[in-house]
Parts: sequence; C-alpha cells; structure tokens
Amino acid sequence: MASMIFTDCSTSTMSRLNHLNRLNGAFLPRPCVGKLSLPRTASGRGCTLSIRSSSSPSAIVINGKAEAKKIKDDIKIEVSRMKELIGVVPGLAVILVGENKESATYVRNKKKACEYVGIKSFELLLPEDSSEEEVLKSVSGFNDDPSVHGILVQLPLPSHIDEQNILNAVSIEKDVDGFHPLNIGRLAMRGREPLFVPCTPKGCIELLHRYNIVIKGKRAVVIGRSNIVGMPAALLLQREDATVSIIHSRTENPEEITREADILISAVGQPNMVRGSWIKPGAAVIDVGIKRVEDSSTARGYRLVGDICYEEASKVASAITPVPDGVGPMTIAMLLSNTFTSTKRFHNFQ
Ligand SMILES: Nc1nc(=O)c2c([nH]1)NC[C@@H]1CN(c3ccc(C(=O)N[C@@H](CCC(=O)O)C(=O)O)cc3)C=[N+]21
Repeated sequence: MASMIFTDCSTSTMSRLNHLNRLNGAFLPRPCVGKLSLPRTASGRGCTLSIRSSSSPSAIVINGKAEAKKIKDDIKIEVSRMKELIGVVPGLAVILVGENKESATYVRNKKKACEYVGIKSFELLLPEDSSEEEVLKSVSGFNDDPSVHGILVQLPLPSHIDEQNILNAVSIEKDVDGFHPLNIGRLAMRGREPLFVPCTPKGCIELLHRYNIVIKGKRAVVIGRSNIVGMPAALLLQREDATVSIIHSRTENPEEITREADILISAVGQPNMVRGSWIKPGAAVIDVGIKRVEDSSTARGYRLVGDICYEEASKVASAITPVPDGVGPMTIAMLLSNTFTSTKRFHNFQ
C-alpha cells in the first residue's frame, strides 16, 4: 500500500483494521509516512463523505482543552495551599530516552503544565543508546528522591530496552502513569483500588463525567487493546458499570460492534479509521488517536489527525472530542492530578 495513513476516509474496513496488528497502541513511535495527494474538504479534516443532510443535528464538541484548563486551575490553587501549609512542593520526574520529535513535544507540554500549576519538574534526557542498566539506575535514583512524588518514563523506549523491566522498576507509590503491573492488576480486580489510574483513559472518563454523559448500564466499545490506553480504558468503563466490548486487529466486522456503542473510545493511532457509518446515532465518541499527517499548507508542515473521521462522525454522534484539543490536554491534566494526589499521600495532606 502506498500509504498507511487514511486521510480520505475511503479505504475498506478490513484494510483499516489490519493496521491494528502493527499499530496496537495510541502512542506510537512511527513517523508520519505517505504523502497527501487527496483533496481535502473545507474543514481540512480530510473526510469526503456526508452521512446526513446538512439539516442534521451536529454533535456537541467536547472541549478537552477548556476542561483541562479548569482542572489545572484547581490544582494550582491546591498546590499553593499545600506549599503554604506544609511547605511541600510536588515534584514530577520525566525520563526521556532518545530524540523522538513527538516525545519531545509532549515532554515540553508537560513541563509547561507543571510550571503553570507549581509542580517542580525534573527532566532527564538520556541518549538514544543508553543501556537498560543506565535507565534503571535513573529510575531508582528518582525512587529514592523524596522531592520526587511522580515518575514518568516517556514511551516508547528505544527497542533495545525492555519496557517491562523499566516499568516494573518504578516505585508503585510514584507510578503516576499507572503503568506498573501492580497498579494495572488492581485496576482489573473488583474490590481493589490502584494507587494511580493511567492518565489518558482517566482523562476520557473525566470528559464523559464533565459532560454529564451517563456510563452506567450503557454499551461501551473500545477500539484498540494497548496496555496504556485501550485495555485500561475498557477496565475503567467496566468499573463505571458500562457493558464493554474491545475491538482489535482480529475482530470481524468491527463496524457492526461499534454501531451498538453508546460510548465509543478509539485508541489506535490510525487516522480517520472510524467512519460516520460505524457510529450509532447519538453516541458519545472519544478520539484518543493523534497522528501527524504531512500538510504543506500549515506552518508546521503537518496537522494532527485522530482515529475518527471527525467531519462524518460529528453529524452522527451526540458528542465528540476533537483532535487536537480533546483528549491530549486531559492526559496532561490527569498527570498533574496524579502527581498532586501522590504528594498528598506521601505527606498525609488532606
Ligand atoms: N509514559 C508515557 N505516558 C504518556 O502519557 C505518554 C507517553 N508515555 N508517550 C507519549 C504519549 C502521548 N501523550 C500525549 C499527551 C498530550 C498530548 C497533547 O497535549 N496533545 C495536544 C496537541 C499537542 C501538539 O500540538 O502536538 C492536543 O491533543 O490538543 C498528546 C499526547 C502522552 N503520552
């Protein structure tokens, strides 16, 4: 195939889903490949098919950026109160291995967000060819540092490093990403509570709550089964009393399943994979996918595209997250929230 990026919403279902084989997570190291040659619609989102007439209602746009700002403003107040009362400043350590351009953007955004709320950020940039031992050593340094309350190892790691070994090494009390197997295990068990819930899935649920979208008793479908988004998102929805299905690369007729979903979360990283016809009228649609697609008409030379064919979906859904300014900013807000929760726990602060 010339390009793996579906910018026109036109490729067949099976070839779309086959990409789940390789693209099994929303957070992928892949650079954007394939040159755009297809005409784009006025909105620039690249969808060319209209599902309903122009008189059809359009979905509420779930403004993740605005909700994230509210959350950050609340955290900012609490952080300053903590500093005033007990003299403690929350600390978040970020370990970045290698020079992934997209990772660098996220790390920069996290740092800015920390500055905004008053969380001290510790950044460690390790060279691409760092050994596993070196990364483990820095993790254990932060584990032992009392001024650090949260540790985040930016994923993906270079392929010569065993991700599991690194994630296992993060102290569960500082695992603000919620990726430690013990935290995930607890998330999967009834009657158990993880110390932290992964930020992106938590941000998705938070958006549903903030927009008063009922989860209890509803049918929820998650596309993608990655450890960091799809799987924990499904677990969280189940904990909220939804009836949950997970769609993955081996799922037959995925669109028949998504059409039953009152709540649809897509976390694949495959631009425009989910068509308007996959969506149940009135459904709430959360788009976790975020990919750079080459676009010479923009100043940066690319634009960000989600898994959901937004233009089509927004005519069918009742509520939908945009990309950007949907789930992305919420991920960062949840990271700050987890870091503050961790600091409160360490210092027994209410
Ligand atoms: N250990 C680990 N934890 C993560 O949470 C983690 C990670 N590794 N690796 C990379 C992914 C990706 N991720 C994003 C966070 C914010 C935006 C975000 O703020 N996006 C903006 C746009 C940013 C831009 O302009 O590029 C938006 O959607 O509006 C996106 C993606 C967290 N990740």
